[in-house]
Amino acid sequence: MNTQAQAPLLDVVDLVKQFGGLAATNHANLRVAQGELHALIGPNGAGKTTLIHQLSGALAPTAGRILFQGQDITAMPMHQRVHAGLARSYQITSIFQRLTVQDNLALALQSRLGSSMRFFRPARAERRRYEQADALAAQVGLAARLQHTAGALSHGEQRQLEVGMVLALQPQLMLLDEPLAGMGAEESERMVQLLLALKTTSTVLLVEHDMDAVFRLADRVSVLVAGSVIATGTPESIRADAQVRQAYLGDEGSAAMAAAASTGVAR
Ligand SMILES: Nc1ncnc2c1ncn2[C@@H]1O[C@H](COP(=O)(O)OP(=O)(O)OP(=O)(O)O)[C@@H](O)[C@H]1O
Repeated sequence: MNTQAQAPLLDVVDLVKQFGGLAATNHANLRVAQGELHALIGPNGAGKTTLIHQLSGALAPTAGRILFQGQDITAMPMHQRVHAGLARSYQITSIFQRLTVQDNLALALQSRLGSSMRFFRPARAERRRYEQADALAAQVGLAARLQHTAGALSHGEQRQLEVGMVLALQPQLMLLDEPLAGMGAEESERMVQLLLALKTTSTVLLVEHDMDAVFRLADRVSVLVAGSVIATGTPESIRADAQVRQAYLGDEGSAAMAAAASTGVAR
């Protein structure tokens, strides 16, 4: 495949989101290539969440364009974006806490297949869907938890279930918003291993504060500061970028970035 000539899967062009006098997204440009794990990092309040909300369709931009697979999706409603192949990780609140892991995944699969409220579904189709749910559970490390209710899972396992529910949609691009948030060391490592496996088959845009994880996982990193992308490059080039290090001074990310640089944590 000629990757040089290939258009990016996602192309964010000169995006602006104004909240009154504040440009939370300030002429941001970002390109995600097919097949890569692209991390979006930035100090607190840089505008990461605001940008992700505009990509998922939760927020309408003030100006600029979002192209996905060459199509202008700037004004496309959220559910159509999911249908087009752009899916964001579910928030824990959208997991059905009282249903089992297996049923949650089966429901996510059903939403992709768009089946309606048909009560007399062919038993074979149901069985197939549950087999797929079981396979997804195994993929996200929850094979031993199939019959547990989601509410009984640990925090880390619930995040794994969220990833499984996005995977059920078979998106062209997965938006993962801080999948390591609130995790202990062991849970984080499990999620990193899950994402390392995932990146061999999926294109991912990952927003994450954990610098160690970012430098281990990302093929490329973009740095958002005050609503603008100030640098995009390999983890190595981002770690070495003086402007990026300057932007992190005074932020907790600075120490993590320095530590990652000194230990060469990138791979
Ligand atoms: N609905 C809103 N109305 C007004 N200002 C907002 C709104 N949402 C976000 N902001 C402001 O926009 C800026 C960017 O916020 P955002 O949450 O996108 O940053 P972030 O990079 O995700 O931060 P963090 O890493 O702390 O989660 C902040 O100054 C925030 O206060």
